[in-house]
Amino acid sequence: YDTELFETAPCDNNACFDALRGALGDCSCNVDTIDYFNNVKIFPRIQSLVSKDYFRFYKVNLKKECPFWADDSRCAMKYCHIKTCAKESVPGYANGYNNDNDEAPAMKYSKEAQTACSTDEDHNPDLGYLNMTISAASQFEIAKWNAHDSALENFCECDDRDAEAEYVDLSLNPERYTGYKGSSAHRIWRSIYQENCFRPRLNPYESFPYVLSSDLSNLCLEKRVFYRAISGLHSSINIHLCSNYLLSEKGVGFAAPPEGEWGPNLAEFQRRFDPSQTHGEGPNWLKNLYFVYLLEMRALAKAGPYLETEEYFTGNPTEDEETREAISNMLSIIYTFPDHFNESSMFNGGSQAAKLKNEFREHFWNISRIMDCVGCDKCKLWGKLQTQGLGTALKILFSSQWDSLEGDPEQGKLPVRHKANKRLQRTEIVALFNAFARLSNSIRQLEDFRIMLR
Ligand SMILES: Cc1cc2nc3c(=O)[nH]c(=O)nc-3n(C[C@H](O)[C@H](O)[C@H](O)COP(=O)(O)OP(=O)(O)OC[C@H]3O[C@@H](n4cnc5c(N)ncnc54)[C@H](O)[C@@H]3O)c2cc1C
Repeated sequence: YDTELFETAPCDNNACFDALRGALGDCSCNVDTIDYFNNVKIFPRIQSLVSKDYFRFYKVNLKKECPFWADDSRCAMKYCHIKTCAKESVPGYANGYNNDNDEAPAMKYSKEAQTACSTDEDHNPDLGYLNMTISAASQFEIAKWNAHDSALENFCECDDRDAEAEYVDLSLNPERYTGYKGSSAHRIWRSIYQENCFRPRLNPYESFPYVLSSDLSNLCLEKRVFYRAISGLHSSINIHLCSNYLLSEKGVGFAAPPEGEWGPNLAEFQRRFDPSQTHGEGPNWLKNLYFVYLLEMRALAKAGPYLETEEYFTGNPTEDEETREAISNMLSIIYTFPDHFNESSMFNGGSQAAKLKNEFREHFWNISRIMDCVGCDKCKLWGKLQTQGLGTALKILFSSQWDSLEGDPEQGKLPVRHKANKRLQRTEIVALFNAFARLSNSIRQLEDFRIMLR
């Protein structure tokens, strides 16, 4: 154990980015190649793509019970409590749409519902506020999507068919600083790393950091990939809260959504990623962000022939056509990336490998369930979306169903309208692209922090 790691050194402005150079490890790619490719080619395209209606509305059940412990943080936040509106008050129902579907297509934020609960010092209720508003016009369209999608055969367990799942407009709920921290947030991360992540050994200090990067080389590739993917996701979440931080509070009313000045907080970024503040781990955590970006990008490339045949149905032919064109355009760029992650080197080796793959899947399944224990609705929304996106990417990379697609690209080109060819549900596709967009945005935000440190 290198005790020097635990001594606090003075903060060196560029230490974070100096160490974030060169090879990424576990792949043939390096940081600078990804920086350029993402910031110039991918970032503008994916941000524009996810602003389209098909990707803007995410169907999710935020009310599932935490299966692992009593969720003491639920309803501790008066603004995080959400109440659905009566079906009759939702436009669309009145017109007979969605009659055969039991779920309410939209929820409404109710002021009365906010007053019953007490606050908790680890949460900022105003900042955790989740805006469940869906405009009347959008509700009308979404009702048509439900009817369309229920005609397709579903073969994966996801919130698409969950009676309690509801649409959330992601553009109204940007991922940013919410003030969620302390024991509730730490219990989630600790449980992810210590119980549901392959790790070399327990940190003897039983404190942070949960895993030391220096111990990772003792792990086999598959377990390392798993840890790095989760750590990369953690980095991305924390970069977003640093880059979209509440810099000064203004006009935060009783039940009003948060306003005020939002922007990058360099000190917060350094506290989280500078080697001197993180026992030397910060730059490795940032490398893990690039790593999970590569994983998801490879999944998009692999599923590309299939994704190009999706309908992206929203009921608006012009918008749908634009979405399909934007998808084709982005995929054509992704295909040109010279150093894609090579998943074929994983899970080779007979029954042992098959067992490992199963464990991999089970661990990931648990992590996705832990998201139901997140005590801040806005964090939960993005946590669920990003784990579902990563889970979809892992499914594409590691389930044999997808291997045949590349062997025979024509197979992927069969029209998705045909039920038998439907491989991904709408929520999986929405989550996959939005999750990748989040990672892309994080890498782009790093560029801004790099410039601020110069
Ligand atoms: C699912 C989820 C979503 C969240 N979403 C938001 C959000 O949208 N907005 C918001 O403001 N807050 C959000 N949070 C809270 C946020 O992630 C932090 O938990 C919180 O800000 C407290 O930060 P911290 O400095 O104590 O360290 P934490 O981020 O809580 O990390 C705990 C420990 O894990 C280790 N660690 C940190 N980063 C990494 C990494 N990348 N890889 C490996 N180990 C690491 C460190 O040792 C650290 O001390 C979310 C939390 C969770 C669990």
